[in-house]
This record gives sequence, C-alpha cells and structure tokens, in this order.
Amino acid sequence: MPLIDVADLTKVFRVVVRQSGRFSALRTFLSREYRDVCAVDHVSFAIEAGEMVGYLGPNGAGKSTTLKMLTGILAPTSGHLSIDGREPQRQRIEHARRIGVVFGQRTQLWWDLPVIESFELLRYIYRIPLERWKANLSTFDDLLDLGAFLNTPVRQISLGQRMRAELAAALLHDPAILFLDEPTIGLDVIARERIRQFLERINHECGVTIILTTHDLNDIQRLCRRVILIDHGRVIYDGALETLRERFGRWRILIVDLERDDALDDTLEAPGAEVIERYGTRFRLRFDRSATTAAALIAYLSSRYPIRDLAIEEPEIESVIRRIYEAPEVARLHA
Ligand SMILES: Nc1ncnc2c1ncn2[C@@H]1O[C@H](COP(=O)(O)OP(=O)(O)OP(=O)(O)O)[C@@H](O)[C@H]1O
Repeated sequence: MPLIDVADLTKVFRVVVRQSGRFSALRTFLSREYRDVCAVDHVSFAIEAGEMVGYLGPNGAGKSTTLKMLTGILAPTSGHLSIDGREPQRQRIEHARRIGVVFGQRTQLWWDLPVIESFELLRYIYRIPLERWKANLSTFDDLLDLGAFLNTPVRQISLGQRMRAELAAALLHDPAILFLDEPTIGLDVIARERIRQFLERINHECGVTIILTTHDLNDIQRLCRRVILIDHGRVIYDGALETLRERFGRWRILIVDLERDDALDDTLEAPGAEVIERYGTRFRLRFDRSATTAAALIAYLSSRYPIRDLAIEEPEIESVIRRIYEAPEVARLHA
C-alpha cells in the first residue's frame, strides 16, 4: 500500500455571491445567495515512501486546498484519503506526529520568542525525547547553519533564516512526510539553493517523503523526478519530469549567426521552421521536432547561407509548462 493514497478527493467551497450596485453589502447580507466552487475535483494519486513529488499548477488551481486536506487542516467534501494508513482529519493527532508542514507564507514559530524557544516548545508539544531532540537540532544546525540566529526572536531574523528555522521546526519530531507550500518564495538565489540542498539531503539520506508546491520551476527541475500538474482542481499530468518535457516540449530553438546579412533579401527561409526573432545577423528559429530535425534544418541552411555559428536550445521547463496551460487540448490530457 502506498504511503499516501488519494482517490477522487474533492473539495467544494460554498461562497456567498456578492451583489453589485447600490447597497450591495446590505443586499449581499440579506439575500445570501450561494455558489459552489469546486477547488479540488476528483483528484487521485499514490505516492510511495521516499518519493519527492512536485505538485504544480497555476494560481487558484487547488494546490493549497489539496495540501490542507492532506495535512488534516481541511475536511474533504468527498473522496478517499489515507496517509500512512490514517485518515488525516479523523486522526489528526496521530497524523500530526507523522508529518511536518511548512507553509512559506505563514510561520509555525512563535514570533516574539527566540528561535530556540520555539524549538523547545515543539519538543514538549510533540513529546520528543531530549536526546533525540538534541541530535536532530545538531544535525539541522550543521546543515542549515542555525547557530547564528538561534537566540534571536523570530520577528528579527531574515526571511531566509526564517525558512531554515521553519524547516528545522517541521522536522524536529522525525516525521515520515514533509509537506511544503512554496518553501523558497521570496528568497534570493543563495538562500534558495541552500534550502534545495537541505531538502535533497533529508530526502536521500533520511528517506523523508516530500511533497512540495512551488512557482519556482528551478526547485522542481532540481529536486523532483515526478510531478503532478493540476488545473481547475483536476490532475492533468502525473509522471516523470522528463516525460513531461518529451510530451509537451515539441519545440526546439535553433540560433543561427550569419557571416553577413547582405546575402538576405528579407528573412531567412527554412522549411519546417519559423523565425521568431532577429537581431542583425542573428536569427532565432523555432521548429517542431516531430516535423523536422535539427540536422535537416542545418544542412538546408548551410547550403544557402553563409553561416558563422549555430546553437540549439532546449525549451525551458517554464515555457513548457506555460504552454501546457495555454493548450486547448489540456482537458483531453486528463490522466
Ligand atoms: N476558504 C475558501 N473559501 C472559498 N473558496 C476558496 C477557499 N480556499 C480556496 N478557495 C478557492 O479554491 C480555488 C483553489 O484555491 P487554492 O488556494 O487551493 O489554489 P492554489 O493552487 O493553491 O493557488 P495559489 O497558487 O494562488 O496559492 C480558488 O478558486 C480559490 O479561490
């Protein structure tokens, strides 16, 4: 049985329809018309122990709502949810002992207390044996360099330091699963990298299963072999990041530098490719790799134009994903 087993998970929010026009607030209050918003719509997936999975989607896709159900904060409207053999909402306390949670936008630390005191409170809350707590703290200190700000109140530390403290706080009680919602949001490049290295280690070396949502696709490229994409509350892709690239990354970019542009009347002609940008003698051509090959294109171009240099670009995963969401066939990809 998978560690996390989700079948037809659905969450419907009932929201009040706001009236517009004069006295709208009063009319909204009196009429109480409701509308249902299906934030998570029959989502199913299974995650094995030790996996690190990226849970992606555009704004409002239903990522946070799914995570809230997985962590036991929200009750599902319908569907089946089992984590480590438990139902998160119904067995909240036992469930909380097995999971760690970091919501990048919120803190689980006590704002006015020095960081170390939050860690001590967590020791009592989770009843972590003292020796275990000390050992974990020392490991996290090595990996996250917490020493410099352990005695500083949370409100005075930087965002990067806070995220490091949040991660340590979420893991002090040795959870089997870590849920992360935007763990690198707002951080600079160095701070992001440090968090990524840490997540890699606790996944590889400690076997912690990790599910993370992020808007930073570098996080995903670096950390997750598997991604689940959701849109309008529904899973539209679940599989390897590489396959996602293959399946959606049809386009390639060929950059062509000509010796001089006097050989050209107007634009570069290349069957199966289109010029998408031009700066003087440099052209960016886009081609569909299912329609032609880079070799054929290069052979054609070099027989006609004085070429100085050529380069092929892989499409960025960002643009791959953007295209997924723009594609009309998205609904048909429902996996
Ligand atoms: N408590 C709530 N009451 C009513 N509607 C809600 C509530 N929480 C979320 N929604 C709606 O459910 C949908 C999914 O929201 P959710 O926050 O899960 O998306 P998300 O993928 O996490 O988005 P983002 O990336 O912007 O955080 C949205 O339409 C949102 O407006």
